[in-house]
Amino acid sequence: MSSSGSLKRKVVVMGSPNVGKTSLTQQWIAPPTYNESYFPTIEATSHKIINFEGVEYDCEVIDSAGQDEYTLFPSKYAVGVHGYLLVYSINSRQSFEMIQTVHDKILDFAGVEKVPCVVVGQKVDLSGSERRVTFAEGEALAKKLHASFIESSAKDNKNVGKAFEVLLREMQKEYNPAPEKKKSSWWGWGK
Ligand SMILES: Nc1nc2c(ncn2[C@@H]2O[C@H](COP(=O)(O)OP(=O)(O)OP(=O)(O)O)[C@@H](O)[C@H]2O)c(=O)[nH]1
Repeated sequence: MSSSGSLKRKVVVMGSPNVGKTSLTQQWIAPPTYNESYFPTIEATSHKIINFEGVEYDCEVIDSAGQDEYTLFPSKYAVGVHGYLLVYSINSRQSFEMIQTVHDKILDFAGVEKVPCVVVGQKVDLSGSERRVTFAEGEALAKKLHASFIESSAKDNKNVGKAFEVLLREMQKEYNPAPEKKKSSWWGWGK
């Protein structure tokens, strides 16, 4: 816990180039922010303090440079990281297939079997004819990876906050679960 009483959470946003990682991050950090132009990111770190389900979180969000299967995995994307947004774009099969690759690399590098993550299908504002990945496929992949799933649009600011909140909940389950509520028993009604 930080000196101010908030819980520090370090999050990395990963996925193929051009899927909307920066747009999603910026829309959450400083809404309303959306840019039609595409400027490839080298790497950017942002901060946000958020109160979620009664807990104050001091979030550090690393917006990574787009990955492909050959990208080396930097140690700073694993060391001290609490959770990941794994982002693809619903109009790109290739970006969808990259999610498994990136996830494998995270587990490999961190030497763990499971890590809090949310699979995010971005650009859900695009028309149906542009869609190349169905909702069900996204959901099935997330299930396989023991992750949560959400579709979002940074452009329309749809499910952007929710994507980060779902990740906060995943991290909460892993690192700061709520104490189990005391069950009342027949000899102690209401206790
Ligand atoms: N239609 C639509 N376009 C989007 C959305 N989010 C981002 N874009 C566009 O997609 C392009 C890439 O967006 P970025 O946010 O830079 O993507 P990125 O994944 O950070 O890209 P890299 O820096 O290369 O990794 C830009 O032209 C954005 O305007 C969205 O929700 N809907």
